[in-house]
Amino acid sequence: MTPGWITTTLLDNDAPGGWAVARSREGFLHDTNGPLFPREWLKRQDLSVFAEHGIGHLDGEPVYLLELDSVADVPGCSWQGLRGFMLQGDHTLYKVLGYAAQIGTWAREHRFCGSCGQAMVQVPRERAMYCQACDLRSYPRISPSMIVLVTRGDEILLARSPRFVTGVYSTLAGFAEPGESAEDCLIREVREEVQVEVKNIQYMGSQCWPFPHSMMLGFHAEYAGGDIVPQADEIEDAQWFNIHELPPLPASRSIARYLIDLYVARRLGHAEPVLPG
Ligand SMILES: NC(=O)C1=CN([C@@H]2O[C@H](COP(=O)(O)OP(=O)(O)OC[C@H]3O[C@@H](n4cnc5c(N)ncnc54)[C@H](O)[C@@H]3O)[C@@H](O)[C@H]2O)C=CC1
Ligand SMILES: [Mg+2]
Ligand SMILES: [Zn+2]
Repeated sequence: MTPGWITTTLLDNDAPGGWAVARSREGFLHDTNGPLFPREWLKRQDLSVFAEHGIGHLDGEPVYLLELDSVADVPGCSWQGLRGFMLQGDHTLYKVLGYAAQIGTWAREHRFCGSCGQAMVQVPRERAMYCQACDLRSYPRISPSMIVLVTRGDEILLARSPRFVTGVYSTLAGFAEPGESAEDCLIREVREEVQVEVKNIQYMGSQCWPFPHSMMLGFHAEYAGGDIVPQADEIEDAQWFNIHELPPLPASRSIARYLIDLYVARRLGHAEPVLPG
């Protein structure tokens, strides 16, 4: 048995046993034991299963995803969104659910060929959908996003989106566009969102962000010029904060928080934080 969580391309849906998670538009089903259920038990409940996907092994046991058409009432159980599992609880289970969500969303959105509109079929032994007429394969989609902490000595640049929890300030972020390098994207996003220039861009690490399919690439960059002008609509407020007087910050498992904590730790000579995988 290999301990921990390992994704697999495909599992035999006809084989019995294993664990299963159930996902509807309300999130994942869970009870007091969490979101993993014995698969045979879960399949006996009154659920309208739209698709079943083998997604991996947890401590050697196969794990399946049941994608549901509608929200079902299962006695003793309730539904919780992926964000809730990210914010609290077991990190390995959150990884299982994050992967399940990405596979479920992708499979649901790639049933038909984007080129000719015909039904696609699952490629054997590969996580891909295939259109025979076009000889076209579609793989799970990942959207690279840059996230950057802009620094100026003891000060860091943090901003608020109108979507954030009241009071919380975070790092700047944005999706890469075709034709851009990671650095091009970072420079553009910082310009667009606060009209500031940066230099000495340093890659710090990455994080899968399954909301719904981002891959966050995290950086530190030094301030090089300009006065903060927040982008209308996107940025509600942006300010320089002294590292000794920080506002409420993003959730501890986010790479945004890691980039902030890392900079502060380095500045103060404290032990460096570890980025959750
Ligand atoms: N893990 C973390 O710590 C953090 C993660 N994020 C994530 O980073 C990503 C980007 O952040 P934002 O500032 O919201 O992005 P952004 O600054 O690029 O603006 C979002 C806008 O980009 C467009 N967009 C949406 N999906 C896109 C795609 N796949 N490719 C290109 N453009 C797209 C839409 O117009 C959307 O309104 C989001 O997924 C967000 O959830 C953001 C902050 C912290
Ligand atoms: Mg942004
Ligand atoms: Zn086609």
